[in-house]
Amino acid sequence: MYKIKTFNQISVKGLERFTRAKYEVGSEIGNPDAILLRSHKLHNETLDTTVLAVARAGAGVNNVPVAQYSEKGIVVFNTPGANANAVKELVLAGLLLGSRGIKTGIDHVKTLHNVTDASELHKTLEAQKKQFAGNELMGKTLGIVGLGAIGSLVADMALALGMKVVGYDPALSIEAAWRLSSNVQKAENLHALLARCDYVSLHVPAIEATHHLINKEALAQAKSGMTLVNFARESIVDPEAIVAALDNTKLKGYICDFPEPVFYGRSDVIAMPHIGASTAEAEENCAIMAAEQIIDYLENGNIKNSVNFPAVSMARCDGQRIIFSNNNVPKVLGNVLSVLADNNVNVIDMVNKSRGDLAYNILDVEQMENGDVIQEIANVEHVKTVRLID
Ligand SMILES: NC(=O)C1=CN([C@@H]2O[C@H](COP(=O)(O)OP(=O)(O)OC[C@H]3O[C@@H](n4cnc5c(N)ncnc54)[C@H](O)[C@@H]3O)[C@@H](O)[C@H]2O)C=CC1
Ligand SMILES: O=C(O)CCC(=O)C(=O)O
Repeated sequence: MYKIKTFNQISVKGLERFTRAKYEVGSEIGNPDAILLRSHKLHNETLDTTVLAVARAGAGVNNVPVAQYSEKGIVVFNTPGANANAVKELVLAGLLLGSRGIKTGIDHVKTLHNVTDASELHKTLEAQKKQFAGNELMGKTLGIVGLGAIGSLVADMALALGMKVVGYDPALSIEAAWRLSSNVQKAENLHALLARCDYVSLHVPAIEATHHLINKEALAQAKSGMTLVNFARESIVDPEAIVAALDNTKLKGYICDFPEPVFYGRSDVIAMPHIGASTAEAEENCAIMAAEQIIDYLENGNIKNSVNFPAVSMARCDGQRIIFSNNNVPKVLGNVLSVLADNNVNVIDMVNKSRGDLAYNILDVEQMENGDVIQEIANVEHVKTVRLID
């Protein structure tokens, strides 16, 4: 029986992937084999030593201490692209909220609840509505910082709205480049992008390199009257710099998914409660993808969509499967194979891949007689984790 500990509300469609015959799933489970979570922060949690994998049902893994888990050989998964459409749709709402007096207009209507005569209400609003007029998105320039799963969908959407689109992504993957419309113009650097855009939408991960990417210096380069949209993470902007840029009208508005106390009371900031991925569809997609990745790892040792381990997959043969991870240094695989040879274990098939400092191996072997082989592999220098799957 495998045990899965959950944090946060995980879509039941994903949880249903764990069959009752093989899995025990719940938020109170002790000594789990894997953890399935959304935004719960794991940095202050002491993980049971039984944990083999952590799956983030979502894109951002800034709530998971990935480097620390890599040290322990724990595989960390995310679900790339599974909630991208949900975020894209909310970015559209963000652009519209930033370009028209929608929020202020609605708020204003609410203040008129004492006006009980309908014709008086209509007359009053017709006289006042000019203060809520805005601009159209068509013909304006949208800058997109980060052209991955979400950024590329936002680009397509903006092009369909008749916007000009400029993108910046110094780490664009080949796969992401294939997805990207050729109508997206390339900015040489962030400052060049900021200088020419009416709207800028952020779609980068929260990592050290993107911490306060949008700061005082960056905002000084921005086109005057720009609207900034942030459905990525709070750490990507310096909130004090945003406030200063709004005060000096460099920024016209800031639309985000991450409220901060310094934004309270400002009509030029619209802050939502981190609901970019909060649609039934996105929650389902993420939960299903995360659950399937955990199952394939626990039952077969295959790794797909890990943020710290290489992608490794091998079809099952008859016999037994040994999986092990190790520091990516010479001789480890050779030493493990020697252990198998010394124990007369015949290898049927194998795969070895590395990513950065980590290496990962799947070995299908004929049925072993000696039960101590796994412990002998665990004792090989630089081996981090080893597991036998029957
Ligand atoms: N508001 C919400 O509920 C949600 C927020 N997000 C946030 O959005 C982020 C992006 O999500 P996806 O597009 O799915 O991820 P992704 O991994 O597909 O794309 C991220 C892109 O950012 C690029 N990038 C990295 N560093 C950069 C830099 N310094 N400058 C410009 N580009 C850079 C990468 O090369 C990559 O192409 C997530 O990491 C997460 O923080 C994601 C989903 C929901
Ligand atoms: O699970 C959520 O609601 C948050 C999603 C998110 O921020 C992400 O996928 O990075």
